Amino acid sequence: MIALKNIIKKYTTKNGPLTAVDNVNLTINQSEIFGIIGYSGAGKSTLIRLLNGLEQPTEGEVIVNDLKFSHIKGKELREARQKVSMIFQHFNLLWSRTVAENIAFPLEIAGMSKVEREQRVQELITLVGLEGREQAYPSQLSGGQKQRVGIARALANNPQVLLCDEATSALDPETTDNILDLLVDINERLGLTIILITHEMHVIQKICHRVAVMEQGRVVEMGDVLEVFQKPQAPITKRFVSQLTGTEDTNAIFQNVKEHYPTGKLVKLVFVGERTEEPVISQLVKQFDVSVSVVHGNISQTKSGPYGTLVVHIDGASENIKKALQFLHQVDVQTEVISYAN
Ligand SMILES: Nc1ncnc2c1ncn2[C@@H]1O[C@H](COP(=O)(O)OP(=O)(O)OP(=O)(O)O)[C@@H](O)[C@H]1O
Repeated sequence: MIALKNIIKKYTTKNGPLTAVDNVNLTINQSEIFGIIGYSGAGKSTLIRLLNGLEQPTEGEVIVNDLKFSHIKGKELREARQKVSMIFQHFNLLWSRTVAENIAFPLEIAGMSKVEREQRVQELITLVGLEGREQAYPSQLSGGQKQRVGIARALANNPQVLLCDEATSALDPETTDNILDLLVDINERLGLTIILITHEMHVIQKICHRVAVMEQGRVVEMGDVLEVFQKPQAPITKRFVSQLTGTEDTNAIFQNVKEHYPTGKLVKLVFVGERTEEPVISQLVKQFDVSVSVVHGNISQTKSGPYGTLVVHIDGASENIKKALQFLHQVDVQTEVISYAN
């Protein structure tokens, strides 16, 4: 279990003191995939450096596996830090070493014998799917393969926690998905706790169990991914969610709908889990004598199930529209009237 308690991290800059992390409280469970999302400057990297003991908080406690990282020093801290590994956006590989030699590097530092090292490297190569590439140099690898080397190297000494610092931000969408699948596989196979920081909601949606949203050093929202998607509270969270559902580009479409359909209501529906598979819209049309036109739709898979948004224009007698909205509420479809078309 990892806990950040009342963490404040201040830096002294030439423009005066700067609070990079401002009273953050987080608890991350063992074997959880926990995402921290925020725009540049939100304090994510600082938080990750506090989690691996590279930085000490100005105030508060960092607890990793029952050890107070913020209060231990020297050998004890070095040993504790070995249980926390990290992968990076730009991989941080040693360019003059082969794939196998890169993966062996932390084992050499840990003092493992050559024979044991070779066996462990082979296990790790298989785990990350790099068979046949052992003797290649990083410059001969694709971005995804480089990150696989980074992951194998990070796992070499059997850490309990893997920190991922924008680990897929330099990769194309398909490679990103492959690396995210690998992280899920490792999480499930090894029970490793994974904490990742990112500015991409897609990463959170695809693999995280829970998410914390950071803005100006503070955690402004936190919860199960599906819940946060369904009911984002903070304006910044709404922006992240709409990035993913594509609803941020729909203002022009709404305007168009308003012109073409001067009556009725424009409503955003949020479906979660099994609801995404049910014929809710056809029930609406049959039962309430309303017409429904789809303006925009999107469905995404999260770790806890599917999440869909649908923007529809509902028209008909106002009493029927009212009843239709009540029905949606009853069947647990969240609704938000975006604008009145009249
Ligand atoms: N060593 C440092 N000295 C002074 N200020 C720092 C230091 N490290 C970070 N900061 C400042 O702290 C704030 C948070 O930075 P941080 O790098 O943690 O944010 P971030 O969310 O990771 O953004 P990015 O993705 O751009 O790195 C920023 O205003 C940054 O300039």
